[in-house]
Order: sequence, then structure tokens, then C-alpha cells
Amino acid sequence: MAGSGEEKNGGVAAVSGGVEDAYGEDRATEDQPITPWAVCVARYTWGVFHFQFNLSWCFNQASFDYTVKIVMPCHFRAFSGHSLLRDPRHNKGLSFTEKERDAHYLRGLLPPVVLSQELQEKRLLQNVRQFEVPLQRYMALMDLQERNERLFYKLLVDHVEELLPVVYTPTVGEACQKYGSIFRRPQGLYISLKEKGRILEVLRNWPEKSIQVIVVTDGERILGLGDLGCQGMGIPVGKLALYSALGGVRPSACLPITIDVGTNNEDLLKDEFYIGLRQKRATGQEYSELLDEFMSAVRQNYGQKVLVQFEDFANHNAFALLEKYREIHLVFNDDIQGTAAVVLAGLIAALKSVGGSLGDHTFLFFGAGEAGTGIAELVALAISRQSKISIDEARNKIWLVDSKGLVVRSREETLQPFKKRYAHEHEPIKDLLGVVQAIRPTALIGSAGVARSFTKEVVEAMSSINKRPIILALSNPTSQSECTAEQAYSWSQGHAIFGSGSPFDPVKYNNKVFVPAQANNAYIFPGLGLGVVISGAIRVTDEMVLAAAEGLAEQAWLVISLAPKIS
Ligand SMILES: O=C([O-])CC(=O)C(=O)O
Ligand SMILES: [Mg+2]
Repeated sequence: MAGSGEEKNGGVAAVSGGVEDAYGEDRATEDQPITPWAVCVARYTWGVFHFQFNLSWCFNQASFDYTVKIVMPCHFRAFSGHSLLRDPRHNKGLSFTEKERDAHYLRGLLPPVVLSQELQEKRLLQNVRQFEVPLQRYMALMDLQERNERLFYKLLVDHVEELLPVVYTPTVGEACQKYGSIFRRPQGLYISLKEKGRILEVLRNWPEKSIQVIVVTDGERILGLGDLGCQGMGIPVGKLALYSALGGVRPSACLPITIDVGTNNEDLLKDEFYIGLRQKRATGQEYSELLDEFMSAVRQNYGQKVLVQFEDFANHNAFALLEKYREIHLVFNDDIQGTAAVVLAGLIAALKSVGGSLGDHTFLFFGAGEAGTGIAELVALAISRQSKISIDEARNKIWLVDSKGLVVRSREETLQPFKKRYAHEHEPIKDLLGVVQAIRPTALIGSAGVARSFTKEVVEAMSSINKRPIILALSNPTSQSECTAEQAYSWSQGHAIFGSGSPFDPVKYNNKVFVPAQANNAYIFPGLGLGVVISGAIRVTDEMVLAAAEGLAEQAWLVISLAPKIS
């Protein structure tokens, strides 16, 4: 399970100590330099080329072209001096040994010093820490990833807590907002409406052929920041960095994709540095045809065992795409299923302090989109299993609030299908405080992307109803969080069990230090995805998501109970 100490170590070992070999790819590592074998292949290819050249009469033109244009440049690009230093996947920078420098024609291309990877790491960390602005740290790390991938992952794995908020939430949100201005080199595959009818061809342009995980977005709902169009690419790139750093999936098996169908973000459409299609979003048939073509091209190019993770699609497409593809492709929606699993895990772990089983509690969701209803459905499934009641009875323990107020039966006609199951009998209430007072929930879970919507009055109401109110402010990034950790602890006088989507620092209140938990799907998707790909699964089932949540809950509880009490 991603996020557990054990798994993280597994990930560390995997990334720094040769996961590539476990997955069957040859690659330079500290203990296993590419030297002799690689050079042999390169020289062999060169020899073959000469042989073919001299005896070209026995080869037809196609074979000759293949050797000259494809085989030879590939080997020489990957294995010779200058190009090797420009190849992030194999470059080791100053840590190339003397032997490697000779073998790979690197003499003179590097200064004389040979640095250990540890020293390189120390220097890089110092450089990154020099930047005070998180976006500058992000750019420094992206530069490193594009220069020396091994070092990037070593750094990330060894300093997860410090660097995750930089390559991932919350900084990645700002990076997406400014992606056009900070853009240097493309980091993933862009599939736009211009490529309609040619998506297979586009996939074949990607240099890696053996892909295990794709994270794809259409950029319409990037975190809680809204439509960022093509600039949403930062999200698949960040998510896949975690697949490698936390899940141990080899980087070359990960493919970030952005599907560009336009954007409705007027500011971006006017922005001279915007990198995407300058048009309003395609919808309806045009949109679904592009997505259908994409899914079949993925299947055709990579087979049925490549995991496609949908990320940050707007609600109206996210549910529909999951429903459409989950029975026929290996797909997973991180915002619906990943967030659901991490929150269910958090709730199960929290109940060990609060008491009672899931079925004894009342859950109020502020936000009835992908995350809100995704969590609601998984919690309902868990309650029905635990309490041996029907899923409909279990849903009665769960209430939703959307932008129009409490979701109730009298609104049923106008509700989107995924909300209807939670339209219980009750008088309509518009404001959150009123809903809290009427429903008296034990847990309040925010995912509406409405910043600071858990006001002092709301948190105080939760505390007057419960000895230990569970308050989860899940919206990302930090700027969109429903309340801060400090607000949750101080307004509840230290009684809240608080978790948030974006990380918050520990809070000192009443001479005690409270360490807030992070409830981000990053604790689920790298482990769940790894499990899916190594088991050879061809579908992601609800049972898998439930099992991931239960596994994480055990780990979370272990961490809480083993952690030294800080006071
Ligand atoms: O990316 C994150 O931090 C969590 C997530 O999926 C989202 O907020 O959409
Ligand atoms: Mg997301």
C-alpha cells in the first residue's frame, strides 16, 4: 500500500536499486553500469551496419534503410557521449565513474571530478532549498527530472515529505495555472482535436513502447482551480512521478497524456502564452468520439493491461466516462475512486478514536461532485457490508449538500443521476450551518472547492454536537481548502479529528501540538495502480478499491498508534 512505511521503502529500493531490472528494462544503475553490454550492442550494430553497407547487394533497400535510419541512430543516441549526457533516462551526470567515462566516450565532456550520487543529491537539495518561492522549487525539480531522472527519483524518494508538496499538490496547481509561461520542454503526450482520426499514430510517436500506466486529463477541473485546458498537463506528470517514487513503477512505463478539446477559460484563451487549442471546449458527440478513439488506440497500441487513470475531468464527464469504460477497459478514476478509498480509510481509522462502527455515524458531504459522491458510494458500500444492510439503507446515513443546498427528495426532478440516490425526505435547507444543525452529522466532509466554507460557526456547531467531530477539508490546493488545520483545531478547542487534501503544518494550540493528517488520493493510487498492473488485472473493481481502503486504514491506524504522543 502506498503511504505505508514498508511500501515506501519498497519504492525506495525499487527506484534506486534497480526496479528497472525487475521490470525487464536495461538501464544504467550505480551497481550495474551500462558499460560493456551497451557498448557491445552499439559496436555490434555499427559492425552490422558496415557489413550491410559493404554487402548491400544481399539486402533490399528497406533493410538498409531500417539499419541506417532506425537501428544505428537509436543505439548511438542512447549510448554515446554527448547524447548520453542529454538523455535524462540514462544520464548520471558527475557520478559517471572513470570506467564509464571511457566506455561511453565521455572523456572531456565532464569536469574531472567523480561525485557519488549521495553528494549529487546533497548538492541538489541545497539548490532546491535556496528557492523560497514554491514554483521556483517546482521548476528546479522539473529541470532535474529532464536532466537526470535517476537523481530526481532518488531525491524525491529520500525526501518525500519535503518534496511531495512541490512536485505535487499544492504547488503543481500553481504550475498548471502558469504552465504556458514556465513551459520549457514537453513532458507528456498532447492529443488535441487536431489529431482526431490519428490518435494511434500520435501514441506511436511516444518513444517508450512498453507502457503500464497512463494518467490522462482533459484539464476541465484541475484540482479546485477549474478549467485550465491544456495546461492541466502538470497533473498527469505529477501523479506519475508519484507512481514511480511511491509505487515503484518504472518511470519509462508511465505515460502522461493531456487531451485538448479546447477550454472555456476566457483568461487562458486571451493569454498570448497559452499552449493549448484556442477554442471553446468541444462537447457531445465530438468529445465522446475523441475519447472513444483514444481508448481504442490505447488498447490497440498497448494491449488490455495498461491502466488508464482518469484525472481531473469535470463532473459531468468523469462519471459518464467511468461508467462507459469500466466494464470494457482497465480504467480507474482517481478523483472518484482514489479519493473515496483514502477518505474511507481515514474514517475507519478515525472511528478507532471516536468509537462505533461506520453504520452508527451520520456523514454530511459538502460538495456533491466526483469526490463527494464517490466517497459517499464507497462509504455506503462499506456500511452495507459491515452492518449487513442493503446499500439503499446504508445510503440513508449519508447526506449531500450541493451548490443549491441540501439534496432532498423534493429536488429529485432536477438532480443529476449520481445525486438522486441521496435525495432523502427532508425540508430544503440552503446554508451549510443550517444543514449541520438539522442533520447533526458526526463527520463533515468538504470537497466542493469552495474556500473557507467551514466557518467558525460551522466548526463550533460540529463540536457542540460531537465530542470528537470528524472534519475533512479535502479541496485542493491549499487556497481552496474548506478551512485550515489551525482553524479546525482552535474552533473545536482541540477536539476535531482533522484531515485535509493539501498538506498543513503541525499546529500549536493550548500548549499541545496537533499534527494534521493528509487525506489525499496520493495515499492510494500509486499502491492500487501497482497492484493492478503487477497482478495482470484487466478491470478495476469496487472490491479492489474497498480492499485498498481497508489496507490503508490499517496502516494509518498503525502510524497513529505508533507515533510518539506530542504534547
Ligand atoms: O491532485 C490532488 O492533490 C488530489 C486530487 O486528485 C484532486 O484534488 O483533484
Ligand atoms: Mg485529481
